[in-house]
Order: sequence, then C-alpha cells, then structure tokens
Amino acid sequence: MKIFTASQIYDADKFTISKQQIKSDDLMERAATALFNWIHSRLNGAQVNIKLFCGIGNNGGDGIALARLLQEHGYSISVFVVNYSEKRSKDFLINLDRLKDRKLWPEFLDSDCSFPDINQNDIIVDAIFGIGLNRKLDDWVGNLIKHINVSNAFVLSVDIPSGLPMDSNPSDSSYVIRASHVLSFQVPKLIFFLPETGIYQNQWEVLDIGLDPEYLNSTNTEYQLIGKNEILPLYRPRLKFSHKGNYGHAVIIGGSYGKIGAVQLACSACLSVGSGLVTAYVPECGYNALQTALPEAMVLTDDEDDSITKINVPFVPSVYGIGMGMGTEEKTIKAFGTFLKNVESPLVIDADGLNILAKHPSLLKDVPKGSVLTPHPKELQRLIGEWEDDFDKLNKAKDFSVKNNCILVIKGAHSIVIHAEKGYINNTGNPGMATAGSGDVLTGMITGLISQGYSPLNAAIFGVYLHGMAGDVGVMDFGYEALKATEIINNIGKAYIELLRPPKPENVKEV
Ligand SMILES: NC(=O)C1=CN([C@@H]2O[C@H](COP(=O)(O)OP(=O)(O)OC[C@H]3O[C@@H](n4cnc5c(N)ncnc54)[C@H](OP(=O)(O)O)[C@@H]3O)[C@@H](O)[C@H]2O)[C@@H](O)CC1
Ligand SMILES: Nc1ncnc2c1ncn2[C@@H]1O[C@H](COP(=O)(O)OP(=O)(O)O)[C@@H](O)[C@H]1O
Ligand SMILES: [K+]
Repeated sequence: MKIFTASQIYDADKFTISKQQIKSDDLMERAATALFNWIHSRLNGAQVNIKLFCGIGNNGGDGIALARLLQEHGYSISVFVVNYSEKRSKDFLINLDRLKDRKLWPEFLDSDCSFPDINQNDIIVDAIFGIGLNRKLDDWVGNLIKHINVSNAFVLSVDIPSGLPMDSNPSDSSYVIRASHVLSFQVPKLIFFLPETGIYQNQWEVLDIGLDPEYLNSTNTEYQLIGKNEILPLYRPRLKFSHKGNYGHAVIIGGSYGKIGAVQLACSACLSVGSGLVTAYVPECGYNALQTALPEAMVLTDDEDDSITKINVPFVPSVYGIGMGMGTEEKTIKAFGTFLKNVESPLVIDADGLNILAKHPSLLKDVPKGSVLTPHPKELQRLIGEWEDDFDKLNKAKDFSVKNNCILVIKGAHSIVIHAEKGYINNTGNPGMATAGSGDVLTGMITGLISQGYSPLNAAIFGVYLHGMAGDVGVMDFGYEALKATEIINNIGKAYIELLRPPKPENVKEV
C-alpha cells in the first residue's frame, strides 16, 4: 500500500474533484459518511455522550459534518469548535451552516474560555487538526489537548491525531492527542510507523473515501506499507522436481566464546526458511555445540578456539550471512577486512559485522554491491551518525544506501527496508519479538532467502515480513513475554502457510 505525503494527498483531492466532477464539500461528505458508518456500526444507536472537538479547517469540517449525521440518527452529541484562527475553510463554513440549519449550535472555545468537562465514559471525536498542521500550537489549544488526554475517555481521531505534524516531530509532545483509534482517510500515513511519532495512537484504520484510483495508481511514493498483497508476488514456489542444489548453499560466519548460540539461531532460521544447504563458520569452541544442536548444518572452524581470526571457506557459496556474536577483536577485524577484499557473493551483514564497518568505514568500499545490512537502532547510529528525528534518520539512511550501494534494514517495531530513495515499511511482528536473538533469526532468514534465489532487496522485504509473521503466529501459543527467538524459528513454516492461505470467499457460511 502506498504511503502518500500531505502534498500528494492534497493533489489527490484536487484530481478527484476535477475528474469525478464533484465539489470539495462532496468529498468532505464522503469522509464524514465513512466516519459515521464506522461509528454507527459499532454503537448501534447507544446513548453514550459523544463530544466532538472540531477545528476550523477541513479536519474540523469533517467533524462538523459527522456531528450532523450523528444527530440525524439520534445520537447524544455536543459539538465544540476550537477557534484557533479566523481563517476558516470554505467547506468548514458550509458544514457549520448545515449544522445551524438543524438548530444545532456548537460551543465556541477560545483562549479565554474554560474547557468543557469530559467524563471517562464519554467518546471524544478529535477533529481539531489534520494533515494541515504547519506550526506550533497556541498554548491554549495545547492545554485543551492535554485536558482531553488526561480524561481517559476513548478518543477517536479523524485522519491523524491532532497536533502531530506529517513530516517532523511535534515541538511539544504534550500538545498531541493520544488517540485510542485513528480513522485515516484513504491511505496510511508515515507518522503511524515511526518510533517517535507512532506512539500517539493505539490503533489506526484506513477509511476509503473514493479518492481517484488513477491518481493513486500512477503516483510514485517514497514509502510503501508492505502487507500480504505486496509479499505474495515475491514468493518463489518450490518446484516438484527440484533438489537441494536448487536452493543454494548459505554460509553463516560468526560466533565467539559464549556467543555461539547466535550462529546456531541464524543457521537454524536459514534452513527453516528454505536454504538447500547451510554451513556455519565458527571458532573451534563452537564445533561440538553446533554439531549437536543442529545436525542439518555443516560446520567449518577457525584455527583459533575463542574467536574468528581468518575466514577460509573452501568453496563459493550462494550467499554469506556474517557478524552475529562475532566480537570486534583486532584479529577478527583483520580477518573480516581480508574476507571483504576477496568476497564476491552478496552478503547479509549483522551485529559485530556492522560494528566493525562503523569503526572502520574504509572497509565499506569492499562490501559487495547489493549487500543487505541489518542494523538495530544503535548499530544504525554507529553507521550513519546521530539524527535529529525519525525523518532525518530516514533521509540519512537513504543517503547511506545510495553512497554504499547497499540495502539497509532498519529494525524496529515496524522495520523499514531502505533501498536508495525507497522505503518498504513492514507491518507484521509484535513486542514479543523484543528478545535476545530475534535479530540473528532475521539475518539467517534473509540469508536463506538469497540462497534460494530471491534478489537481496526482495529477500530483505520478504524476510522481514515472514520473520514478523512467524513472531505473530508464535505469540498465539507463547504470549509476548515467553516468546523466544527459537519459537520464531519454529513458526517460520506456519508463517509460510499463513502467507499462502487463500483468502476466505466472502458471504460463504462456515458449516
Ligand atoms: N483527501 C483527504 O484525505 C481528505 C481530507 N479531508 C480533511 O482535510 C484535512 C486537512 O484539512 P486542512 O488542509 O484544512 O488542514 P487542517 O489540518 O484542518 O488545519 C486547518 C488549518 O489550520 C492552520 N494551522 C496549521 N497549523 C496551525 C497551528 N499550529 N495553529 C493554528 N492554525 C494552524 C492552517 O492554515 P493556515 O493558517 O496555515 O493558512 C491549516 O490549513 C485532512 O486531515 C482531512 O481531515 C477531507 O475533508 C476530505 C478529503
Ligand atoms: N516491538 C517490536 N515489534 C516488532 N518487532 C520487534 C519489536 N522489537 C524487536 N523486534 C524485532 O526483533 C528483532 C530484534 O533484532 P536485534 O535487536 O538485532 O536482536 P538481537 O541482537 O538480540 O538478535 C528485529 O527484527 C526487530 O524488528
Ligand atoms: K485530527
């Protein structure tokens, strides 16, 4: 699903209005009707107090139009206009008049007034600001938002939580609505997926308001939300007459004394995702552990017992995954540097492989083109430097990807695969995956996908999705807290099955 910027959304509006020969307030009516249908299908006329806080722009206009529809259906509503500017939008005014025609007079709030009481059992509709926010809020508006936030009432935000800009962090986090649920028009917004701006809402949902498909389909976006529809076409089916040689030979290099488990997890994930053959390259101390824990994998060892000091792989594998648990000893850094000079197969680089690159950026030029780097936030910061906010981080990551001709997987709640100017945002996974070794599993999975013939970019996008899905299937049995990296691996198979499960036909009753 494409993620549009605010200016693209305004363009989509204009395009739709002109192509469908409608008026802009018709589009607002569609938005309000979609909001109303959502609420009505859940409340079924229940007499709960609904308090609508509406700004004076089009977000406010949506709220005012919604108020009219709610009133027509007998809901108990109070409408407050947050009068933060004299510059009211045309469609806001049209809808305000329609409300007044029905003898419904909103209460106007301004800097001098006291705020209305909010009961914990009220439902708040937040239509104060939408995607048009472009400067700091006046303090009294910020204080109203605080007043709503402390009420503990259910807050339904229209389009986005009010007070949240579309392309930067809010200047004051207490001046942003904490939304229980966001009903966002037509397309998801980038701010829902970034760690610093995604915290303002519990859940989001997209409402179709009929923006013109021609514009939506033909417009390129920097970011895409990756779901099943985007992943299925990437899937490479296993062929009936294939043999293990068709699915590549992956080599996983890493480990040091006390950290052999990281390699075991990566190898096991690499096999479970479907690599034909997997060989581990570890220090001598890892030999027995690996051969015992993972009989399917082959093991090559370094001459040294505790850490990797040279990397001698006597064949050319399909792909290498390198870095997990490897340490950053001088001897290992040297071995890694020599390895990079000679390697031609694409790499998946994680953990200490990334830490070494960050400390010795001159090595970056030897990383094969199209390699995949999988940093968590701290490793990313070592690689690309400090960032001002998540938007700056994404721009710096794109620059890094272009400069070094690599694919970056920025790991997190919504991991983002960065390839040059494009970002692919993952939408699977859960907080149960914030556990030791889950990153090693991801590295093994991406390596195993490249081994089978997925391109490095597709392997990164597909791997991140499947990894999250395996975690999502895993929590069904283990809950968040008890989910361990091993359970993510054990559920890779079920994640594939879930991915390939045909959608249930609509309107068919289960017997
Ligand atoms: N296609 C769609 O998705 C559709 C979207 N629709 C809806 O339109 C919404 C966008 O509406 P919008 O452009 O009128 O902007 P909105 O957020 O209501 O702000 C109002 C104005 O406030 C101003 N302003 C900004 N910051 C400020 C500040 N700190 N303090 C004080 N004032 C400030 C600024 O005006 P300025 O003063 O800068 O001229 C701004 O224009 C969108 O979120 C969705 O709900 C639907 O109706 C139809 C289809
Ligand atoms: N809250 C979360 N929601 C979804 N996925 C998460 C969450 N926290 C962590 N993950 C995933 O778990 C993995 C953690 O990787 P990493 O920090 O490298 O772990 P480790 O170093 O222990 O292997 C990443 O793929 C990340 O996206
Ligand atoms: K809003």
